[in-house]
Amino acid sequence: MTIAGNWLDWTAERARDWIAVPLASDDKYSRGVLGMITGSREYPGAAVLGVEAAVRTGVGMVRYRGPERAENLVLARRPEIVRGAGRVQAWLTGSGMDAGTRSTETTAMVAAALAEGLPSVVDAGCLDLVVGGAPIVITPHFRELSALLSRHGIEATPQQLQQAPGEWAVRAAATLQVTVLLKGSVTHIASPAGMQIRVSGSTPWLATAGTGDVLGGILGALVATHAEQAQNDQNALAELAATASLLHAQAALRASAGGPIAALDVAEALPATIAALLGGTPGR
Ligand SMILES: NC(=O)C1=CN([C@@H]2O[C@H](COP(=O)(O)OP(=O)(O)OC[C@H]3O[C@@H](n4cnc5c(N)ncnc54)[C@H](O)[C@@H]3O)[C@@H](O)[C@H]2O)[C@@H](O)CC1
Ligand SMILES: Nc1ncnc2c1ncn2[C@@H]1O[C@H](COP(=O)(O)OP(=O)(O)O)[C@@H](O)[C@H]1O
Repeated sequence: MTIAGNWLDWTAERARDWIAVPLASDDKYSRGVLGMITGSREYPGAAVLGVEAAVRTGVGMVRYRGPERAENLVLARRPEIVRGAGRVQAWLTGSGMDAGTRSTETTAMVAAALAEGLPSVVDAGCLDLVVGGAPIVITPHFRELSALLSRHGIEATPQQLQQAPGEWAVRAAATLQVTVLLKGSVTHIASPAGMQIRVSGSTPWLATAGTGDVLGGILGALVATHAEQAQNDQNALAELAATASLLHAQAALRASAGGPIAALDVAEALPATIAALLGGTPGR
């Protein structure tokens, strides 16, 4: 473990503790159900990428709610997915949405989901719906965090955020009162309770469309499988976010092997990445 300044550099050893390996006594509900409200008419593919990443990270079940086209694509790729309303342990919202074109119906659905107070991951097009003080982790890139801070009266350009990502992640967590995962070549995670974690060692080949949607799915699955801890301990969300980012980075390295990758390749590399992280231990 390395701590540089106040930043804890996340390691595979620490990440391993946040992989919920199923037990003989488990069933799909005891493992955790992730509710996903993602995708839109404009970006149906983001829903597919998030769902693929979530199921390949390991979760009891995914319930998906979204526009018909996205739902059809999700089910064509992953027939395991259950559509429509139902009980979940955690939510993932916003990937593949645009706050500017989001329908009133979708806004109401996401607001109702977040009002349940379950641990939630909020990405891209739902960042404007985040309410402070809830067990929420947000996953913006620099442009998205710049726009979100502006809504709270703090003006900083994406370039300014990129120049000091750690400082801005900490400031955003304190201002918004949610855990912040600020994406970049090095990802910075800050919790309102003061935890600061850094994840590096990825590959720039990850800078390609849809890899953020994959990260959302990974984190959603991790949160759904640790819902109680995420609910009761703000720092648990930060450690889960760091684990998601490390899995994402390692899956990208595995998929790339030095060459280009597509976002779906990263999702497909997750099971082998997790098996390697666990040391090849078959189900404990
Ligand atoms: N397959 C999919 O369905 C994908 C969906 N995505 C979704 O797309 C939505 C928007 O995400 P973004 O991160 O793109 O949103 P941003 O709003 O952060 O980025 C859009 C901005 O990027 C700049 N930009 C656009 N095209 C550019 C170009 N060719 N060169 C330079 N600058 C350019 C413009 O300023 C534009 O306003 C999110 O909901 C996201 O989840 C993306 O993840 C990409 C893949
Ligand atoms: N140069 C880079 N090196 C390593 N990782 C990167 C780099 N650029 C982007 N990433 C990672 O790729 C992902 C991109 O996410 P995002 O910007 O949301 O893309 P999209 O909206 O297309 O899904 C993030 O996880 C980010 O940390």
